[in-house]
Amino acid sequence: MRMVLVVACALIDADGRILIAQRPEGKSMAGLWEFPGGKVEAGERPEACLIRELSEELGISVKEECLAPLTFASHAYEDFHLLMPLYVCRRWQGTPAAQEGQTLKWVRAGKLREFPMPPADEPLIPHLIGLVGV
Ligand SMILES: Nc1nc2c([nH]c(=O)n2[C@@H]2O[C@H](COP(=O)(O)OP(=O)(O)OP(=O)(O)O)[C@@H](O)[C@H]2O)c(=O)[nH]1
Repeated sequence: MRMVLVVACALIDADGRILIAQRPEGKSMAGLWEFPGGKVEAGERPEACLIRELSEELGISVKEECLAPLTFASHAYEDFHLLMPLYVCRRWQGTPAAQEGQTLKWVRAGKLREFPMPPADEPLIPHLIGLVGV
């Protein structure tokens, strides 16, 4: 099966809340909430990809040393297998603002289950609760 490498990031604010983004209409899995990030391009380092995606999607600037790996998702979708490292980041420059029509929301880790997420993301939630509490 085709393996797709996607990097994602849980931005954590000073209050311990996590940023999620709702996929806009017209995209696959529209309406679901996800962590900012995207597909790693050919020849691209995962961290560089994440810094690029955070800039494109949220308009923020992140330094590589502010990205810490937390866990990863490995999920068999019907047409591809998703391998998705999840980083956490508590420090960035600028204020996250939707650049691509997404809806953004800061939520407590313990409330993430109230937002429908892609199936690959569900096993990530306990790791975030373990990191920041409910
Ligand atoms: N960024 C992100 N992508 C995720 C998450 N969970 C998850 O299953 N994905 C999947 O990983 C892929 C990320 O693709 P992308 O964001 O770069 O590209 P896209 O939606 O424009 O592409 P697509 O329309 O081909 O899915 C999508 O298939 C998306 O559904 C997540 O938490 N964050």
